[in-house]
This record gives sequence, C-alpha cells and structure tokens, in this order.
Amino acid sequence: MGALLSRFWFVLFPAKEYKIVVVGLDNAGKTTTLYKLHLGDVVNTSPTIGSNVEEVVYKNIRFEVWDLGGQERLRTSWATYYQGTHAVIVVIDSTDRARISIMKDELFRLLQHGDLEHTVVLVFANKQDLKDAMSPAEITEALSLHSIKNHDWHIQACCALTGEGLYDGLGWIAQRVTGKQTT
Ligand SMILES: Nc1nc2c(ncn2[C@@H]2O[C@H](COP(=O)(O)OP(=O)(O)OP(=O)(O)O)[C@@H](O)[C@H]2O)c(=O)[nH]1
Ligand SMILES: [Mg+2]
Repeated sequence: MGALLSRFWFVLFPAKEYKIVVVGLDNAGKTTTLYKLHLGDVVNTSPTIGSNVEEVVYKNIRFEVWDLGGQERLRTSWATYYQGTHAVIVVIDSTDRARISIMKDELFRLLQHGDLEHTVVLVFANKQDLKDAMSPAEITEALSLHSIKNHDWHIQACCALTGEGLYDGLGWIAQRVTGKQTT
C-alpha cells in the first residue's frame, strides 16, 4: 500500500530533474565521464555517434545527463539538444593543446545560442592523470573563460578514469541550479 501510494505521489508530483548537456571535442572523455557518474565504473567506449542519455542522482538531486558525440561532423547537431538545458559541461582533454582553440570557438558559439541563455557552464579539465596535462589556469586562459560575461562558469580539474573531481564539479552545478548550498 505504501509503495502504491508513493508511486501515485510520484506520478502526481514528479521530482524535478535538471538537464545537463555534455559537449567537447572527440576523445575528450565525455562518455567516460557520463558512465563514471552514472555507474561509478569505467566503461570501454567507442566514439559516440549521436548521444547517450542517463540519469545521475547526486545528493537527492536528479540530473538527466546528455553526452553528445564530439566529432567535427556531429558538432552542428549539438544545438538540437539545447532546449531546456540547465547546465552545460564542457569536457577538455587537457593534453590536447593543438585543438584547444577549436574548442574555444565551439564554446563561444554555443554560449550565443538562445536556448542556453540561462545555462551555467562547467568546464572539466579532464585527463589530469597524464603528464603534460594543461592546468586549469592554462585552460582558463586558452578558452578565454574570463571573457564570458553572460553565463556563470567554473572550471574543475578531473580524471574521468578515477572519478577524481567529477563530484566536485557536479556539486558546483547542483548548487547553482538549485540555488541551495549542497555541502
Ligand atoms: N588517461 C585518461 N584517459 C581518459 C580519461 N578520460 C577518458 N579517457 C580516455 O579517452 C578516450 C576517449 O574517451 P571517450 O569518453 O570515449 O571520449 P568522448 O569525449 O566521449 O569522445 P567522442 O564520443 O568521440 O566525442 C578513451 O580511451 C578513454 O578511456 C582520463 O581522465 N584520463
Ligand atoms: Mg563519447
């Protein structure tokens, strides 16, 4: 009876779910990040064609997390996922110095999109376990993050393989989208 009531309650008053879209160049570690958050495990990935979507629950806050394919020919379709998005996560391969300016262009393109007007932006400086990884300060500079004026943004060092830093980043999003202190 209790279970039935709780089900009924849930149908009437579904818990709010926040939408996160995960973007970044191919090989940045987006899918690895999604499944580390969703399953707590490292999965074998292959380049994403289209998208993956999973639910991630953190401190009783539910997130619908969309991981998009990062290959060049797929980036034009990122915008089709933006509607209703509360937060964008940009995953950076911190060793990929050669392509950071391409990501900067993609970032500033997405920040102009009308559907992302009220969206907060978290940058994951991923692959910090690799030597020669750029520091968050270097990435902040390379992406010109300080020139972002209309969006709340934050950069977080992380390693999607160990999970280090991922929940710190998600905690920042949780606090920004709910307006509550979550720690
Ligand atoms: N060393 C290291 N490797 C990582 C890390 N995160 C992801 N990788 C590796 O990077 C490769 C690409 O990871 P994916 O998660 O598939 O990358 P993606 O961003 O989803 O790529 P697309 O789907 O093509 O856009 C895989 O071999 C991962 O194991 C990390 O933090 N450190
Ligand atoms: Mg992928």
